[in-house]
Amino acid sequence: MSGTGSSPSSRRNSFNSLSRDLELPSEQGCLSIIVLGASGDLAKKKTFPALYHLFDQGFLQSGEVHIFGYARSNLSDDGLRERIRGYLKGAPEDLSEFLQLIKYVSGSYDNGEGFEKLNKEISKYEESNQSGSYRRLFYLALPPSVYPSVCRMIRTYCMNPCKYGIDIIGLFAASHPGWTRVIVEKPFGKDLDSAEELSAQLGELFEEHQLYRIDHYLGKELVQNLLVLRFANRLFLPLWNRDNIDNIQIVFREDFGTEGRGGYFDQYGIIRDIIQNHLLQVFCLVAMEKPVSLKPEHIRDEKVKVLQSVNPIKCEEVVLGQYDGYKDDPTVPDDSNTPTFASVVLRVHNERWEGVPFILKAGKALNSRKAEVRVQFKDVPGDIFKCKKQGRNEFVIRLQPSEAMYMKLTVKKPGLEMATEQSELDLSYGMRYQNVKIPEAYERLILDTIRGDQQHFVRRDELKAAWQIFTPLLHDIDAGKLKAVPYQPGSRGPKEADELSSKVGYVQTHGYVWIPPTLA
Ligand SMILES: NC(=O)C1=CN([C@@H]2O[C@H](COP(=O)(O)OP(=O)(O)OC[C@H]3O[C@@H](n4cnc5c(N)ncnc54)[C@H](OP(=O)(O)O)[C@@H]3O)[C@@H](O)[C@H]2O)C=CC1
Ligand SMILES: O=C1O[C@H](COP(=O)(O)O)[C@@H](O)[C@H](O)[C@H]1O
Repeated sequence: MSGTGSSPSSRRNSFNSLSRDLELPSEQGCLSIIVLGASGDLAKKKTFPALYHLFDQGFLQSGEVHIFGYARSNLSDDGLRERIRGYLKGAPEDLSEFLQLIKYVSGSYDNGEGFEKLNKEISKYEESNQSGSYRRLFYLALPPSVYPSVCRMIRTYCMNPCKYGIDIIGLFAASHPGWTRVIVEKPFGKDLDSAEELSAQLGELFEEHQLYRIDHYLGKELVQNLLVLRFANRLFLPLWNRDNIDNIQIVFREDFGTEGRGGYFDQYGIIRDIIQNHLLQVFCLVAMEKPVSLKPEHIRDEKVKVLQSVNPIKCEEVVLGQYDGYKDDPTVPDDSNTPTFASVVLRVHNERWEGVPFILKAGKALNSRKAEVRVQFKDVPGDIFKCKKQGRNEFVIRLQPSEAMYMKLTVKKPGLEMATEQSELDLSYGMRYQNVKIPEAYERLILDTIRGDQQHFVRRDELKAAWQIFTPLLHDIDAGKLKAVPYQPGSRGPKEADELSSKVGYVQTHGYVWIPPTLA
């Protein structure tokens, strides 16, 4: 196997030590991973490649795991394997070994016949494995409209057959023989009511500890680093508050449009697609208080608290945009007001953040592709160097691409004169961690699910609090009360967004650009 160089058994040991720390069960035995919607886009681009990477690194073992693809399409085992082969990168013999683990079952999403067949196939494999421990992981790579019926089918026909298969959160009996877990993809609803309805439907079928609501931003390396950065560094503890920080931006930019996904996108828009979930999760990690411990429930409790402290969004602190040409897509209505760009200011009503604007900005078809958190500090009081002209200190966490953290500083310009200039302290991952392969978000999150670690998944009350923040704004947009202004594809987005950022306090540093360092 190519992988990262460490052996499967050492990987397993590192899992055991982590699970001890988090009091997770060290589970082994027969594992069935079932990808529902296996014929689709997400499955081939993300889910199967993530499973392959886990296999390649020894986290999934041939003798222990079997993978089932399920969908309505008429495919053979080999048909599915060929469909995904092109998306997997690895040595041909490793690929073949992995692909042989995959079996395809065809059936519909709303009647028992297909799921009975699926259960029979899984059971056949479990019986042949004879480990006595049965773990079933269902990955719903499907449109959310079918989640309720699919979950009902799983509940009725496909549960882990173990007599003692109920795990109580935080408590796992030593004789625990397995589990059934379900990963669901976003979008989890379209507003508060629909999300709550979906949650209630799934909640009737599965316990919260069995449901893993995935937000792939929580699997990104630099997003996972946020808590470490904030709470393991003395340097940041006294600075991370309204006394020192002027404003925080959380930005997502893509340099391509909706490209073939216009029909889907038009029903959601950029706020539901990116801001209400991905950027809001990042916001939580930036703004929340220190959790009691790293236990998933402690972390998620703090996330809920900070979400509940967000004030209602003011319309005058929102800018919406739509790029010219978006409506050329035949699946997008000619009169669409769906935003492909939005800048929204969140204000947190608590002791740490009162008065500090959090500017959440996301856009498609812009001039660059990147995601970052930009923490801008206040001006230096009594500045004897006139530093204000040079720009404020900023701490930037570049989530992607070119993962990095850098601190913009004012320094003496080298030379005989006493002059200042902007420079940076720079931790660029490509330079510092040259031989480390940063895992894909999906890879990490699927592994977390197998380990039973819900830390990086969205809890039901967290989802509710997130929708509570955005639903009034979304309803106003849907009702046409807020209009999206046009912007040029390939631009920075509407100029009104930059004006809003300045209005709430962001000061742009002119003439300074951070260039990701490269290896010579
Ligand atoms: N694609 C991506 O990059 C991302 C996707 N997601 C989410 O992941 C989930 C799956 O996305 P994606 O793979 O793109 O979706 P697809 O549209 O490709 O659907 C996946 C599979 O579901 C079945 N399907 C499609 N439409 C319907 C329908 N109306 N009723 C029943 N079955 C249907 C099809 O399989 P068959 O006909 O063979 O049964 C299809 O192959 C969605 O919730 C999406 O929002 C999230 C982030 C990124
Ligand atoms: O969930 C989504 O995310 C992608 C962007 O993901 P990234 O990991 O490449 O940043 C976005 O393109 C898509 O519209 C959205 O549904």
